[in-house]
Amino acid sequence: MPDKFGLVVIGVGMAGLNAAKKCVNAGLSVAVVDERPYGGTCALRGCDPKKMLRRGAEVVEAARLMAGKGIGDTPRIEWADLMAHKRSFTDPVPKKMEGSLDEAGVVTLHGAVQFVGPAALQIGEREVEAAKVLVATGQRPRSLDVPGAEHLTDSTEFLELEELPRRILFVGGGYVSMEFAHIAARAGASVTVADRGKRPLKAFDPDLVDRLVESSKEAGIDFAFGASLAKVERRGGGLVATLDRDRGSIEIEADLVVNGAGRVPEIGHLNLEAADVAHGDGRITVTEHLRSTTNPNVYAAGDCAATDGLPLTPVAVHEGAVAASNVLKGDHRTADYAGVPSVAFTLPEIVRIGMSEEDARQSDRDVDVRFNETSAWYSNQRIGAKVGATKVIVDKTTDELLGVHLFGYGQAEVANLFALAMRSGLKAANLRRMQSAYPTHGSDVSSMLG
Ligand SMILES: Cc1cc2nc3c(=O)[nH]c(=O)nc-3n(C[C@H](O)[C@H](O)[C@H](O)COP(=O)(O)OP(=O)(O)OC[C@H]3O[C@@H](n4cnc5c(N)ncnc54)[C@H](O)[C@@H]3O)c2cc1C
Ligand SMILES: NC(=O)c1ccc[n+]([C@@H]2O[C@H](COP(=O)([O-])OP(=O)(O)OC[C@H]3O[C@@H](n4cnc5c(N)ncnc54)[C@H](O)[C@@H]3O)[C@@H](O)[C@H]2O)c1
Repeated sequence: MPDKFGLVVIGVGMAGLNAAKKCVNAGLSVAVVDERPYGGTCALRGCDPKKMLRRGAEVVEAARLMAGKGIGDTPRIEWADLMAHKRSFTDPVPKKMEGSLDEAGVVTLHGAVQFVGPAALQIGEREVEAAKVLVATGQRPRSLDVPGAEHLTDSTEFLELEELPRRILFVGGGYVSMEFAHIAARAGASVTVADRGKRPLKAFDPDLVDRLVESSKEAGIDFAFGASLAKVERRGGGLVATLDRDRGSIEIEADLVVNGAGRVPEIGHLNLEAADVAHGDGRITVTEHLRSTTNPNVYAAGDCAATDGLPLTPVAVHEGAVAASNVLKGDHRTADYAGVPSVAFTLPEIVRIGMSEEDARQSDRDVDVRFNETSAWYSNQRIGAKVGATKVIVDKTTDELLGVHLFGYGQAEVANLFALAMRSGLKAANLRRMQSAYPTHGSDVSSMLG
C-alpha cells in the first residue's frame, strides 16, 4: 500500500523547506524527500559557504587597502583553517534542518525520486501518493561537453578544496567564477577568468563591470575574453586548457580548472513524462500560480521552475511560499519579483536591481540616468578604497526608481534600502529625504540620487 500525503515536496532547499513548513503548519500532511543531505544549494553548496570563505578575503582586502595608513603587515589566508570556518556552518545544516522539519511534523524521506503516475512517486522501494506534489529540485552545475571535461572542477567541489592550488583557471565569467576568483586571488592563488563574451557578469551594468574588471586586474586576476573552452589536457604535473578565440586558440596552464559556465535545472531524473508535467528549456512550465500547465496536481518553485524570477535564494523562498499558499487555498497568489536585488560578491561587490540602462532607454519611459563616480567619496576614502560608482535610473515624469546599479564596498547592504523602496513603491524623492545614520554607506544614498 502506498503512503498517502496531502503534499510531497521534492527537494529540501530554500523553496522546498519553506513550502513544507507553511503547509504542515496549516494542518496538511506533508512529506519531503531529497536525494542529498537536506539543505539545498544555498546553505550547503552556494551562498552561505561561499560567503564564509569570502570573509577571509574581506579581512585581507580591508588590511591591504589600509596598508601605509596605520595598518602594518597584511594578514594572509590559511586556507585549511578558513575551510574549517566554513564547515563550522555547513556541517550541522542537514541534521538541524531535518530536526526542525521532524519537529514541525513533516515526514522526512531520503532517496532518488521518480514520478510513476500523475501524483504518484517512487522513492527507492517506497511508493508514495500525494494530493499535490511540489517540485523544488533547483539547479546543478552545467556539464561542458569538451575533451578532457573529466579534469574540470565544479563549484561544489571548489567549496570543498582542502588546499588551494597555485594556478587556477575559471571558465565562464558569471557569478560563480567571479566570486570564487576574488576569494582565490586574495588567498594567494594566481587566477585567470576566461569568458566567451567580451566582459564578465553580463546581467550587470557594463560601465560598472568595466570598473570591476580593472580593479580585479589590480588584485591580480587575469582575464581572457572572447575565449571559449575547447579542451583540457593533463600535461606533466598540471592541466592545460585550450580556449578558442576568433583569431586562433590560446593555451592556459593551471593546476585547477573550474567550470563556472552556468547551471541547469535538475529535473532530468524525475521521469516527468509519467506525470505529464511539461517542461521547456530544462525548466518546469508553470502558470502564474506556479502550477504545472499540464498536470494540476503538480506545482514547481525555485530555480527549477520557468518563472520570471532570477535563480536566487530570496526568489526561491518567495516562490516556495507562493506555491504553498496556492496548494492550501487554491490558486490565488502570484509571485512578485519587484525590487529583487542581485549581488555578485566580488571585492568590492556589484549590485543590480530592476532595469538595465539599455532596457530603460528602450522603454517608453522618460529616463534620467544619475551616474556618480564614488571612488573619492568619504565612505571610500575612510577605508582606503579607490574604486566605486553608482548609477540610478529614475523615471523623470513619475520619479519612480527603475533601475539601481552599484559598485563598491558596502553596496550589498545599501542595495537592501533601494530594494525595499522599489518593492514598496517609494519614489526617488522619498529616498533623498531619508534621514540616515551618518556616516554610513547608506548615508550616500541621497547623493547617489542628486
Ligand atoms: C556557488 C553558488 C553561490 C550562490 N550564491 C548565491 C548568493 O550569494 N545569493 C543568492 O541569492 N543566490 C545564490 N546562489 C543561488 C542559490 O543558491 C539558488 O538560487 C537557491 O539555492 C535555489 O533554491 P532552490 O530551493 O530552488 O533549489 P536548491 O537549493 O538547489 O534545492 C534543491 C534540492 O533538491 C534536491 N534534488 C534535486 N534533484 C532531486 C531529485 N531528483 N530527487 C530528490 N531531490 C532532488 C537537491 O539535492 C537539493 O537539495 C548561489 C548558487 C551557487 C551555486
Ligand atoms: N551571488 C549570487 O547571487 C550568485 C552566486 C552564484 C550563482 N548564482 C546564481 O547561479 C546562476 C548561475 O551562475 P554561474 O556563474 O554558474 O553562471 P552564469 O550564467 O552567471 O555565467 C556563466 C558564464 O559562462 C560563460 N560560458 C559558458 N560556456 C562557456 C565556455 N564554454 N567557455 C567560456 N565561457 C563560457 C557564459 O558566457 C557566462 O558568462 C546565476 O544566474 C545566479 O542566479 C548567484
